[in-house]
Parts: sequence; C-alpha cells; structure tokens
Amino acid sequence: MSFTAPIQLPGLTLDPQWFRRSVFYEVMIRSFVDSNGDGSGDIAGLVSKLDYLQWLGIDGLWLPPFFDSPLRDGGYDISDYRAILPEFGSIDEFRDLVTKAHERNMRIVIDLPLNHTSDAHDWFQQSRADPDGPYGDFYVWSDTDKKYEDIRIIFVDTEESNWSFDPVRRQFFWHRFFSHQPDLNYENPAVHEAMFEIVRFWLDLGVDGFRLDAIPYLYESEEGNGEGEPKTHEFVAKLRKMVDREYPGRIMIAEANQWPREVAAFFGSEDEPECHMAFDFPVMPRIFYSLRSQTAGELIRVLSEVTEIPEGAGWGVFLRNHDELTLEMVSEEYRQAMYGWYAYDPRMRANIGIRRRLAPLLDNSRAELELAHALLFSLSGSPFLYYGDEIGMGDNIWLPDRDSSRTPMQWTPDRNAGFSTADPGKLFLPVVQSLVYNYALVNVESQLAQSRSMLHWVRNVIHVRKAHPAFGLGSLAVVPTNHESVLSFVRSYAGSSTQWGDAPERILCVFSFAHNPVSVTLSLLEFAGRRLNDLFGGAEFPTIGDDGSVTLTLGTQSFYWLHIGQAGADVY
Ligand SMILES: OC[C@H]1O[C@H](O[C@H]2O[C@H](CO)[C@@H](O)[C@H](O)[C@H]2O)[C@H](O)[C@@H](O)[C@@H]1O
Ligand SMILES: [Ca+2]
Repeated sequence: MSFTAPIQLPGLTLDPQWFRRSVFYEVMIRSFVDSNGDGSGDIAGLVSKLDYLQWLGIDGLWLPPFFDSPLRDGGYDISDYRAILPEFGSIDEFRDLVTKAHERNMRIVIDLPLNHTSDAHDWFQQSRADPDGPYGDFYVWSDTDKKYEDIRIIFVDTEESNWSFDPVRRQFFWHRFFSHQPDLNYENPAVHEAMFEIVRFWLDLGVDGFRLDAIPYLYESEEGNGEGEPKTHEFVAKLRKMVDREYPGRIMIAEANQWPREVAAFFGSEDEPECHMAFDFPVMPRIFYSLRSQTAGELIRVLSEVTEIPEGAGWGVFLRNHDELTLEMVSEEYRQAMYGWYAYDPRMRANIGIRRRLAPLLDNSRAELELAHALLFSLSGSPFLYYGDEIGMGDNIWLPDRDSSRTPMQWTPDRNAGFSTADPGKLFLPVVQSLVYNYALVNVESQLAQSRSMLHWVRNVIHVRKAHPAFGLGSLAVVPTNHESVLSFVRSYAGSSTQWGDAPERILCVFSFAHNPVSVTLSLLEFAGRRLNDLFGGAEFPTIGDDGSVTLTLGTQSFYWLHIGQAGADVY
C-alpha cells in the first residue's frame, strides 16, 4: 500500500502509522463531563479532562456522533451532519477540542454513520414530501415491502421488517436499523457527493479520521445479503482515494460486524485500498468465552487463521463499547453458553448480545479484569478502551436499551459522581448507585489515591505496551502448548531499534484461563536456548531448553509478557 506523505498538523508527531501505535479511548461526549451544569456532558467538559486522558496514555479518542439529532439512537440518528447538538457545544468548541488534543499529540477520530440518517433529517423530510425534488431519490423507496426479503433484520428486539410504510409519500422505505433511521440510497451519485462534502467539512476542522459506522450495509441487492456487497466496497475505495488525495495521513476505520475474511475485505487491496483499520469482531466474544469455559481453543482457532491484510493496515481490538457485547460472531451453541454465563437475567440481553459493562460481566474479579486487559493490550491491533472501564465502572440494567452502559463517568464520590453540578434529577441518565459499583466507591479520584487500583494498573500496562513497538506493529504467531486453558503467542517486530538495540524485538505472551494454578509446557523450537525476562519487572524466567521447550507455572487467571533474548546473549 502506498502512502501519500501526510501533512504535519500542529502538535502532532509526523507518523503515517500513528494509528497502529495508538491506544484509543471511546468517549461518549454526553456521558463524560458536564461543564455547564445542564445535566448533559459536553465538548468543553471533555476538553477539561484531556490531561487525565494524556496521563492515562491515550493517543486517540473515538467520539460517537455528537451531531444534531433527536437522540433516539444515542446520536446515531443524525438530523444534520454539519451541526453539533447544541447541548454538546459549538463548532468553535469542537475546534478548541481538536487543537487542545493535538497539542497533547492526541488524535480525534469521529463516528460517521453513512448508512442512514434520522427521519428528522431535512433530506428525508424533503424526500417524503417531494419524490421529484432534489432529495426524492436520496432514500431507498419502494411500492412494495417484498424486495430484498432474504436480508436479515439487525435490531431483532424492536424491528419486524427492514421496510416501513411512510404515510406521506405512500411508499415503503428501507432501514437496516430502527424504523426512524431510513437508509440512504447509494445508487444515487448525489448521495456520494453529499457524503464526500460532509467528510471534507470535518476533515477541514482537523479531525484525524472516521469510524465508518455500519459500513457493510450501504448497498442491498436481490442476489446479495446486503452486507459488504461489491458496490459498497467500490464506494469505500472511492472515499479512501479522496481522503488520501486531499487529506493524506487521515484514517478510515471500518465497523463491520462480520467474519474475518469479510471484515478484511474492508481493508481493500494494495492497489485499491479501503480502510486503514477495521474492528476485530470475531476475537472479542472469544475472550469472554475463554474466561468462563477455561479453554483457549476458540481463541487459538481464530488467531491461527491467517487473514491477509495489506501492509500498513491494522486491526482495532476491543473488549466493550457503547453497544451490546455482540454475539453475532459465535455459533448458536457458544452463544447460549455465553447467555448462561453472562446474561442470566433476560434484562441483560439486547438484540443478539449482552448489554452490560466489562466489570459486571467479569463479576468485578480483578484477576479477570487484568487478564482481559492484558489480552486487549497484546493482541494484534490497536486497543480501544471504553470510557470508565479503566476504573471498572458498573452498569444499570434497569435503563432501556444500551443506555445501561452509557451512564455518567464517575470522577469523584461527590454529587453526581463529579460528572455534573446539576440537580441529580436533571441528569440525562442517573449515575450508577448499585451496591458494588456505586460512584462513592468506584471513581477516578479514589483510584488515583490508591497505587494498586485498577486505574493505576491499566495506566501501567498501557505504558509498558507503548515501550514495545512489537505490540503495535509486530506480527503474531501462536505458540503450541500442552494445556487447554493456556493461550500463548509471540509478537515479533524487526522494524526499528528498541531499548535492546537494533535486533528484532520478540515478546512471548502467555495467558491462563484456568480457575486454578497451572503448569504448562510451551514449544518454542525457533527460540531454543534463549533467555526469558519479565517485561514489567525484568525478572529472569527459565531459559528455553535446547529442545525448544519451556515449562512455566501460572497463577489462577494470570498472564506473562516475557522478552525473548537474542541468540547467544547472556543478558537480556
Ligand atoms: O446506527 C445504528 C447502529 O449502528 C451501529 O451499529 C452497530 O451496532 C449494532 C448493535 O447495537 C450491531 O449489531 C451492528 O452490527 C453495528 O453496525 C452503532 O454502533 C449503534 O450504536 C447504532 O445503534
Ligand atoms: Ca452540559
């Protein structure tokens, strides 16, 4: 893949591969900090916490939509792509956010739902009122709801059909998500142009990239299944060309909840690149499966599958995000097992997934939280943290839909968890007050004051990861073991000098999902005779035998990151 030289933006290091070295943080503006006491988080509030995020080691923010919206789908129902929802702030405040983030060498990636708008968008209002007008063909209209009948429904909890009848235009319109979110008609070149202009608008304001929301669903056909159809890929490649030509260095991230080969298609090819990054949906539920089943087999299987992606492209790895923990990428048998372990109360489910936060999912087990994060920070791809997970925030399953895990960030034990000075009844969502996760117990301030807190642990691991380019840029090779509960792989990177000199950096990662201590033998023939040292404290581990085997003991649900010494070296 060839890169046009990026233009250096003030404050940012010039690095065409910045996204592969970055640790990202998903922050919902509405949920983070309320600067003016109106009960809703806002841009100025986020700006006030940039120092905190920088201290944590965050290099990039992913901001879910903050545009004008009736907020019937957390902002993914946009009524004006160029306007900021007034309660979140203004364009000037957004400019200030970009400047202040860049001053800290932190990038801003914004969410771009390209597939659909809100039915309150002026385009839809004009489209339904005037079929022959300039927006008449902006949406997918039909006289019948019998088209594309094989295309699945995504929001199975609320939708019975992908078609809804519009009483104004007296036709059906197509929607892959809520019936208030009509799909745009990408068969219409004017829609392409309109979207390109919106992309340019935000790039001109200095954003560093886009998460392309629900990207597989742009086109539908009778022959295909409406997911990643050839014309969808053509559009994404065309968008990439424009971004590379006009805004080199800015990135596109695919949100495609699909199998590895289908997701990988969103990277495009060397000649026809599409996205720089794509979220790894198949690996995520398998982390949760391994934690409860005490087996590493499913993770080993997906990690062993070689999915070729273009040179320079990268995966995005995550544990949780603002949506339900989707189980679309596991078999029915595994899905049922996971519902049993993680969503024993039907209230915990949403669509095909589980609407809970990380800490409650893992029953607030520190060992499991550390193990899950150690995977997040060492798997192939850039890690995306979800706001609040760094302190083990809880959720509120009594709230509707995915609001259960979008509650206000817990900063202090004071009123409204330090999120807002508003009357508590005025908050957009109540703060978590459950027995275990009550904001008086779980908050940033108290965790800053405890050196062994989850927050300090997460920060430390982030900094260790960032000291080793193999994690961001290296390859991953699964290591055979003799224990079904153990996952092991080697991350290797030969590209640049490290604290150990110019020799390739190799890191052995070992994870035990067993609920009791284990002894495991690894087979590392290629590294016979090499020394192993712990990446955190430097402690020396058993040297790999001449036959390539090494036996390690691991405590309950624990892990190691070990530096593999150079051949013949007697120190590491
Ligand atoms: O705008 C509609 C939705 O778009 C994204 O959806 C994704 O989330 C779904 C689950 O909530 C998932 O099943 C689907 O595959 C994704 O495309 C966005 O992240 C959602 O918040 C939004 O409702
Ligand atoms: Ca506010």
